Amino acid sequence: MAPHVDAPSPSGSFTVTFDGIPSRLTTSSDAMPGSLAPPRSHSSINSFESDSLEEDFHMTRPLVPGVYVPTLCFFDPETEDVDINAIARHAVRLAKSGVTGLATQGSNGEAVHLTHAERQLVTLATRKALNEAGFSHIPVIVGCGAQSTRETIQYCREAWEAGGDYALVLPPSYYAPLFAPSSKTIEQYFTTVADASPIPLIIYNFPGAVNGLDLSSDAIIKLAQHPKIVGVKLTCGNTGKLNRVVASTRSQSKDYDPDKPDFLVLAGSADFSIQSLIAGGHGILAGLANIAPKACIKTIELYKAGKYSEAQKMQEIVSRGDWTAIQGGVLSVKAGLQAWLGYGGFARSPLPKPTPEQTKSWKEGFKELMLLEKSMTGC
Ligand SMILES: N[C@@H](CC=O)C(=O)O
Repeated sequence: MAPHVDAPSPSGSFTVTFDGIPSRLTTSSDAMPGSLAPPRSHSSINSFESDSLEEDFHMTRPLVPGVYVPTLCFFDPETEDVDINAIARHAVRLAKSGVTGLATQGSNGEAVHLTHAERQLVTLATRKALNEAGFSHIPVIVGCGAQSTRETIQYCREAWEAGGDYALVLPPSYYAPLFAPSSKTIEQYFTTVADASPIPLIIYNFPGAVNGLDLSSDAIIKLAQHPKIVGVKLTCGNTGKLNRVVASTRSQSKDYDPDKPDFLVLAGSADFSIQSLIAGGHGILAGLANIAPKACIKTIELYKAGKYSEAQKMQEIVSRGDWTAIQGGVLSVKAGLQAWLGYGGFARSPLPKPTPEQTKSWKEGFKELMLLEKSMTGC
């Protein structure tokens, strides 16, 4: 049975039904206003679950090289309520395509449009859909950045409660002009959050989303020494920085296994997938994989198999498709999914619905990539 969610109560909690088993998911903020609630015990988050799901809810899921997808969040086109069924189906479609991991509440997941309780709901629905479809080994990364250290820690705790494995954390940005990217303020923010979070952190470096704040390789390398800061998503597109971070965080042990890096360095956009591999990167965490997961995976596989010319040709198609995703952001990715795969819908207000001209031009912008994707998947 597909998961179903009732309307939120005034306190922000939801009744979710999975397999006919009702559950009540309450955010830490609901539970303890004015103070940071401690993480709930595993038994409390799992108390509503069937025994088989309980076993693989909070299992260890290592971060390994590959293709990670910051999943879209779907809404009812009329009410803009979170569409749990679409979220679950999308997660399973991506898992079946062979992706390595998913990330809820990234930029493509419209985290900024969701309440605390809705965020937990999306993550929980994703985790459960994966588990029920036989993908309990796939990690779920959860976007947790907020403007205060306190709220970021709260998001990390709520992410863990909802079945998240890692927290993807943007630096705070509202007051960014008051501190430098490599400042003590930023260092303290990440280390305080990492100390308190029940799940390890992945740094999210996306200057375009945070008032231009661009973490340097020095800052990232320093943060990487924290035992609970385990990776970075570099949407800045700086492959020189990526190369320096990989080189400085790579284990010097003779037993070093490149398939199990201590610190995972991911390109933050699909348009520099193989460029980042040349620089020593470990894969991508990129929105384009929502629409063309197979092409993203294949591009990396070709490079890793030493088929450089084929990899480059496929990268060119991926990069052209990503240009549409980069320019239109979540609006164009949703429009592309709707046009080519029949689902996607619209973003939440106040983001506008695409104009007929945009719909047409974005469909065209993804055409080459989607024809390639469909030739690979038969979907
Ligand atoms: N271009 C990025 C946007 C956010 O990081 C992506 O592909 O995910």
